[in-house]
Amino acid sequence: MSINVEIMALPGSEGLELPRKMSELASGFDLYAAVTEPMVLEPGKRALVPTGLALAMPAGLEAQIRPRSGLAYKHGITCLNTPGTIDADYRGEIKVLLINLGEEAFAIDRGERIAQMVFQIVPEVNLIEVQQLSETVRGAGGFGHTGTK
Ligand SMILES: O=c1ccn([C@H]2C[C@H](O)[C@@H](COP(=O)(O)OP(=O)(O)OP(=O)(O)O)O2)c(=O)[nH]1
Ligand SMILES: [Mg+2]
Repeated sequence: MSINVEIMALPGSEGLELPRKMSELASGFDLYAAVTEPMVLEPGKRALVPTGLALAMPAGLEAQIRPRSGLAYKHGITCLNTPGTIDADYRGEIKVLLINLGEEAFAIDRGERIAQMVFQIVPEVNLIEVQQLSETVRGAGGFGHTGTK
């Protein structure tokens, strides 16, 4: 399936590439930091990192902002609100909320790949209020009720 999504490079993104997939069948488009100066993230601190991009996607689509496993594994850098939700009607700049869960300060340089954006189909759902729910074998069992751990 192929869907067109409009993307706009905002002032401040000059010289940066548009997001792209790093391999043919990659799920995510890598996002680049549009910081003007290197942004230093001390251990335990969080920061909203600009991408210099805005989208217009059709109804029924969302974009998820997800961490990059390499940054997470090597440096403890992840998205605090993962997966971040970009609504189809949002026209503002896409920002990435990073947190440093590592032990060392991490410098985010301009043009660095900080996260990835995955598009998902969101069905239109109508919530129907009822007084009783249909029965299932699981019932209200959850939170590990099928095992001891
Ligand atoms: O990682 C993110 C998450 C969100 N957004 C933008 C796009 C999204 O459509 C909007 C609102 O996000 P969300 O619904 O997660 O935040 P909220 O706290 O519920 O804010 P709002 O009241 O504006 O919906 O913020 C980003 O740029 N990056
Ligand atoms: Mg919201």
